[in-house]
Amino acid sequence: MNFKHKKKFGQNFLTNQDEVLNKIIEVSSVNANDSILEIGPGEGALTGYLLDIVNDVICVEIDKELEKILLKKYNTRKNFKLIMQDILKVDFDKEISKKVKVVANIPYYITSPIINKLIENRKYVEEIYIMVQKEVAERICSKKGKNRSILTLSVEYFGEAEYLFTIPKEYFTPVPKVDSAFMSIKLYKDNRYLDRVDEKTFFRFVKAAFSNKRKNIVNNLKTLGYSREIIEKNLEKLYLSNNLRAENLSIDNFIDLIILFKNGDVNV
Ligand SMILES: C[S@@+](CC[C@H](N)C(=O)[O-])C[C@H]1O[C@@H](n2cnc3c(N)ncnc32)[C@H](O)[C@@H]1O
Repeated sequence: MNFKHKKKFGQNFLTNQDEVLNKIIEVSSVNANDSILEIGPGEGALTGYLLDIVNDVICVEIDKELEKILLKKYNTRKNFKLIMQDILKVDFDKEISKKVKVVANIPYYITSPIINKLIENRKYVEEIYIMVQKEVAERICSKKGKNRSILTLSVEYFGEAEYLFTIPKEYFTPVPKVDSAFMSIKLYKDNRYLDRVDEKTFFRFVKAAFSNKRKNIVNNLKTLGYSREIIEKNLEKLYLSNNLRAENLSIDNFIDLIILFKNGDVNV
């Protein structure tokens, strides 16, 4: 079959890549009881592996041209469900409405919106195993230093991210410009950070802290209207140096710091 890959849909497929597909199945600890949500099945390379193992696979694909190919391959499989829609428009209450594990080689051009959508629907999404651009995985999963960004913190607020393995670009058809990585996000079952600092306050603070990556945390937090003295006093209470940049702070440092500002004499 001569399928013409569409760049606008981020179509780089893992066709005939048993080694990578087996590894995805292994590290995602896919088991018979799982319900899987696969975003962007493409021609169904990963889908076939999933269907052989799990209870059910819900696939969401945007490209109408792939519908026929997917139905021809898997329509007779009782555990296969195909939703032809933009994943960003899927109403999880209506279309998913059960606990799912996400296992997918997602379209990279909407990596952050997809992660946000899954986090928003976390009452249905238990664990996320996704392939993304290598640099993006490095940023999201970074525990320390320069790679840390607002994106890192916005995932850490809801769950724990882990870099699993690298997939060189040559494994894909057509070959893209960048290497890929497979990573996981295990969403917290409790609201460990949300219960301590609400979402709006957390992001306001984190955005300010990263507003100028070359500046230290004191200068960046001043943009929220705090005086240097108050910022330095609160950092000192947490044994954090004034010279630190936002990238040097852990999520726990951020949460503690925000609480100090909230409970101090300044309102956040
Ligand atoms: C990187 S390819 C992966 C294909 C397949 N999983 C594989 O590994 O061979 C991304 C897939 O996502 C689909 N896609 C792109 N944008 C989408 C969207 N907004 N909603 C759902 N699927 C989308 C593409 O058509 C394509 O099939």
